[in-house]
Amino acid sequence: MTKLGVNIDHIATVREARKIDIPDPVYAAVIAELAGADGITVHLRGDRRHIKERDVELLSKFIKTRLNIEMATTTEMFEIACKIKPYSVTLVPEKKEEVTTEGGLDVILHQSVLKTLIPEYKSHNIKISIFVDPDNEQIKRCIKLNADIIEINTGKYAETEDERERELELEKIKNAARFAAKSGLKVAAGHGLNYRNVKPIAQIPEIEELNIGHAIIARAIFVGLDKAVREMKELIKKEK
Ligand SMILES: CC(=O)[C@@H](O)[C@H](O)COP(=O)(O)O
Ligand SMILES: NCC(=O)COP(=O)(O)O
Repeated sequence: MTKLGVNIDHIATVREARKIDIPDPVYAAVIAELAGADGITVHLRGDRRHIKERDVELLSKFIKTRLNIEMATTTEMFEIACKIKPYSVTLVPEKKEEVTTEGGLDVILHQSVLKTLIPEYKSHNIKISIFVDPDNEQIKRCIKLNADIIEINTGKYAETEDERERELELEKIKNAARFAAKSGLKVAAGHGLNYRNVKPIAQIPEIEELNIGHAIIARAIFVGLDKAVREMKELIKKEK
């Protein structure tokens, strides 16, 4: 059974459009969990464009499943995580000017900071996930760094309009998932997945969890969050 982590960042995006207190991401997390979400994911960005500390503090108290916070590899984020103590932290790259995450974390380039940071997180009993492109060299480094989980970046697969390129990207993701699982890592995937493109990814046997946000929140505007989550849960069921 593929688990669903619902990313509720963009509930906060709507709230920040007016800088008031609604819609509240905490309400969204409760509704998503009641609809069957297996976890809640939020991205606490350095620029706080959507999710704020107040959100992660309340989420850590209210949710009953598992809180996964996506964070940059900074000391500021480490200190916040140690206060909140989520189930997991997913280390992601971040650029101020990006509209959304533009690729996986270059673990090879950042290995020296990760060599210190990952044991620090684990000493606070926080599981470490690393958001990486479907690249075995990057995954090998995640294994060396003793990550618990990798989240395979499905952005290229989701964004390309070229059928052939999508097929090639899907094969890369399948190979990366197989390689990671064989090496003992827990395998998740996410970014850009939606109701039209999610099935082939969900059918990859080694992928245990999908983190999906924007598409669910966009659909929720029209059908409601409960229905949007239930529909996605149904879609990601592994076929016998
Ligand atoms: C890491 C990733 O793929 C997303 O979960 C990330 O959170 C996207 O950032 P925004 O939610 O700010 O678009
Ligand atoms: N890490 C992926 C995630 O949490 C949600 O990404 P998206 O579905 O909002 O693109």
